[in-house]
Amino acid sequence: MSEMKIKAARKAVEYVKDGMILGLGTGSTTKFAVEEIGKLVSNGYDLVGIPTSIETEKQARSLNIPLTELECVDRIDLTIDGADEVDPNFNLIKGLGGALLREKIVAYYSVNEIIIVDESKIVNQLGTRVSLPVEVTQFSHKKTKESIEKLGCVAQLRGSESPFITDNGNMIYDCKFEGISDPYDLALKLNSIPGVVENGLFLDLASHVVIGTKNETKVLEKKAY
Ligand SMILES: O=C[C@H](O)[C@H](O)[C@H](O)COP(=O)(O)O
Repeated sequence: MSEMKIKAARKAVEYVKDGMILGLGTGSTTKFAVEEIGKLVSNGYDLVGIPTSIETEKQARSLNIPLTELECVDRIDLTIDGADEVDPNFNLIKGLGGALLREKIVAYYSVNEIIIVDESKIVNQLGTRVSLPVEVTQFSHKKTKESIEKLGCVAQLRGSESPFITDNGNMIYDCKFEGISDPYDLALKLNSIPGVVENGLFLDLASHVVIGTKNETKVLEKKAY
């Protein structure tokens, strides 16, 4: 499995050019990409990163990758990030690592968003392999849960002994839908519930998907319409 992730990460980093501002995603796949970006910096590339989590920030600092904040740049040239599910329209579920909010903000401001996954993440319909992470405020989270469940899912608070708290001080409900037939409609409905901060549906944000398989690394590029 790691081998497939490494292959996908290395292929994505081939898109990094000297002088770029990079969004640095989060997760076990992206970790390999950040490692490769660190090597480019050691080799003299002038790169600046914007991390999507405290975990990635720590890794980037340990590799001496120069960092900045989103407010300090006009655009992000390229973000490399992982995903938990990828559908045939390049729509995604993200957030099993808890970083969905910052990841979505960074993706929104990125000219290109390359998603790196192993083949197990490819699905025909979102919501069939994993639950959908939804970040909510701590205040009144049980009420928020009730409203989320009215949309047709079972919502489970993340964290066994104590609740998982995100880098932004919020909680996450993992919402099990039996497949998501209209992700656009669901994303709108979720984000209109007070208390929902963001949901893990990443719609029309990925420009490329790099899939590591046992035998090869496939690069899919979304065509502009
Ligand atoms: O919050 C976490 C992110 O969305 C990750 O990019 C996603 O969960 C994929 O992580 P991994 O590469 O570890 O499977």
